[in-house]
Amino acid sequence: MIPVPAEYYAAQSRPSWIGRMARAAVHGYVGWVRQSPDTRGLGTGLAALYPVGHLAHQYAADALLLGAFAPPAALAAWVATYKQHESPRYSATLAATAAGVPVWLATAAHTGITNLPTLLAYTATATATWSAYTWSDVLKHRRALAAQQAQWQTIAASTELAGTRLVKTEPTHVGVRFKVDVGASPDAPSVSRLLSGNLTEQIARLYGIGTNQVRLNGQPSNARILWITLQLRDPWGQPITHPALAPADAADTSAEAALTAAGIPLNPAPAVGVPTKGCRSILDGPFVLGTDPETGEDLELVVFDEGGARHVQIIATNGAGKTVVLSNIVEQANECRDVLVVAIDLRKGTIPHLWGEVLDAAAGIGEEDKAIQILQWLETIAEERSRKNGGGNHIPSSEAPVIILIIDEQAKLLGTASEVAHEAKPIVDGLHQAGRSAGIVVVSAGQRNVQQQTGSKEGSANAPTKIVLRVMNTYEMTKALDDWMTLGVPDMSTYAPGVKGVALLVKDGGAWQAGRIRDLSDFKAVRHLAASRGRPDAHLEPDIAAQLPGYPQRHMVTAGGPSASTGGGTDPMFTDPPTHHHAAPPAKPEPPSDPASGPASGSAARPPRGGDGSFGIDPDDDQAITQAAEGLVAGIERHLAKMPEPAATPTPMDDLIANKEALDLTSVPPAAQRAIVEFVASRGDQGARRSEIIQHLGNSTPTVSRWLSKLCQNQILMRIGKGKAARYHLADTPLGDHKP
Ligand SMILES: Nc1ncnc2c1ncn2[C@@H]1O[C@H](COP(=O)(O)OP(=O)(O)OP(=O)(O)O)[C@@H](O)[C@H]1O
Repeated sequence: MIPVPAEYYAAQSRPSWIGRMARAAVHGYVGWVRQSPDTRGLGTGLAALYPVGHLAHQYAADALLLGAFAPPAALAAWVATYKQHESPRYSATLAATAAGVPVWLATAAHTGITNLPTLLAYTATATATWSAYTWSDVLKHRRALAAQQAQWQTIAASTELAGTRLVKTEPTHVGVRFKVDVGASPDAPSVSRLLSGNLTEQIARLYGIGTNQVRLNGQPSNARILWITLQLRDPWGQPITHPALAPADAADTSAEAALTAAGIPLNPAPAVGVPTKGCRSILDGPFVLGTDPETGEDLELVVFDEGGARHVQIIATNGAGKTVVLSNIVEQANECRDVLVVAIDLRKGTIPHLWGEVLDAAAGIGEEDKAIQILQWLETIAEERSRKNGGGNHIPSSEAPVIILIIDEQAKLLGTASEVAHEAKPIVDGLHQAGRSAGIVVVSAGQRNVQQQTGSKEGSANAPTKIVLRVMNTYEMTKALDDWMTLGVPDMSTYAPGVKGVALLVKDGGAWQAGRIRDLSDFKAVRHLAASRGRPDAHLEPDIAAQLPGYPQRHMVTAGGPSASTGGGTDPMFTDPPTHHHAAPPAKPEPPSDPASGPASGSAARPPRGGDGSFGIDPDDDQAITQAAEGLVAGIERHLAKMPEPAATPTPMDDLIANKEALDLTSVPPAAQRAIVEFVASRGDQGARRSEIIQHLGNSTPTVSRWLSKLCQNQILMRIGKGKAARYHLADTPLGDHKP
């Protein structure tokens, strides 16, 4: 035996540098695949199958026999996966992949793999398989679950929850909730021990949030279950987006963002449908005005139910969000097919301005007459409905709607300093009393609940719902709601400090909710919304409407033009009461343009709406709609006929620029200016033609034309009309204000 030095064995057992590198590479590759076995493992398998095909070819395997394995392989893959995942897409992908293996081996056995068509076909099929699997829904769910479990594992490993089992994860409005089974292992602590320990602090530290953002609860029905609720989003951080202004899927993005940032995957939120005008009845449920950000519950306001109308009183300090609350009420009312809204705001006219199209009538700044007229209408409606119903509760429909009267800045209408309080107060008091059964809701808003502002105690006494927004101090809170401490409601002078649009809703019997009103503070967006909603679908009972002075003409549309009335101010539909000094008489309907159509088809003969001849156009009456459209077209054509003919040939742009430059450089000699102004002034209202001025001055046509243009540019003269028929008049501004 030849002795072998120990160094020899050592050298033999030490792998060469190539072997070491290969081992390191394999080790690295396996680690890389293990990080994502689903996708990287499948990719590796598909790549390895290609050379395996070569073995099948090399050893001349029976292609037919190999192919025969495809159906059972597919069936096995389907059965094994479908029960677990219940995803046809995922199972179909796996079944196709499983069937593909024998099919591939059979093909490779037959054709060999060293030819281009086989290589290309295999590459394409493998890529398609990999993509289908990677994008299948189960894989996505599996990844989400894995992330969730990982998240939970971190919590469990770093707190006393080791050995417990996560049962489920639920996203909440502001965070996430874990349901944990603590009885899963004998070593795990009991629920009562966890509740009395410092688990809250441990979790809060782990997430970097306050301990008040972590809540632990047991489950009375099961002593093994612990609920852990994490509030990851500041509930007051963002305004509550109004669904009518927000994109449908943007409703809860902030909550989702917070959860995603915290590594907690969410199921996609269901799409939120944006409701529109007339999509519901007022009896279908309460209005939603906002949200309690801490619970995600809706802030609900009932203004009408089987018990009748429920008046509302809103108290808020200056700038606390009254207008936004009222806008929310108008918007919700407009969703109801059986509600009409009228609004009075004599101080700022904001609601009449914002919701003009949607309101049935409105009175804004300086429109005291209109306000009193509206109140008198409502008084008559209440009387007539009470007469009809014999005191029973009004049943709303689109032909007999609930009417919501909004009075903003009530001090200006009802307060001791109001010029019209002596007329308005008795009517509003009466509406507070009779409106409940007559289907008339009074929503009044003011800054303080004191009689100087509200006019009387009737409103407060008869309003079962109080909405208190931000108030100045605790004294004002007590004025707004004297029993607020007994009710246990928050003090709205200190509630959610610094947050805009907070509200407390106290209902009949003391039930209350607090939270934040949906944000409708973007006036431009609200105007746009109101314009897109347009007139409400409901209309007053025709026989009652006919008794309201000035009301029947309000929505009259005739063949002569779009509206028979031309009331100004904030309510374009409004005809001033006949007593008003500038009341315009209703326009006379024009005879039908087509004599053959006979009197029955003319607007004079056909009542414009509902067959009662009172108001509006019945949307189902095609003939009336055609008539009104023809009237509009005729009006536009008449207007166009008065316009001057356009020039036969267009003026080149270069000429226009040259004229503009020449005009900028022009100056009118003072003597010429004086002569022109005196001449034009001498012509009075009639004005002077260019030819007459040229003749009067005796200068050349181009020179005088330039001077006239310059004087118009300097706003000393103004030109009315075009072409040769144009006339020059003195501008309204005094001559001495202008420099030629
Ligand atoms: N729900 C809300 N969400 C977000 N911001 C709001 C909300 N409500 C009010 N605001 C903010 O407060 C401002 C004032 O609101 P608003 O005009 O409704 O108050 P107001 O009580 O009607 O005012 P005033 O007393 O002057 O009549 C708004 O411009 C808006 O910036």
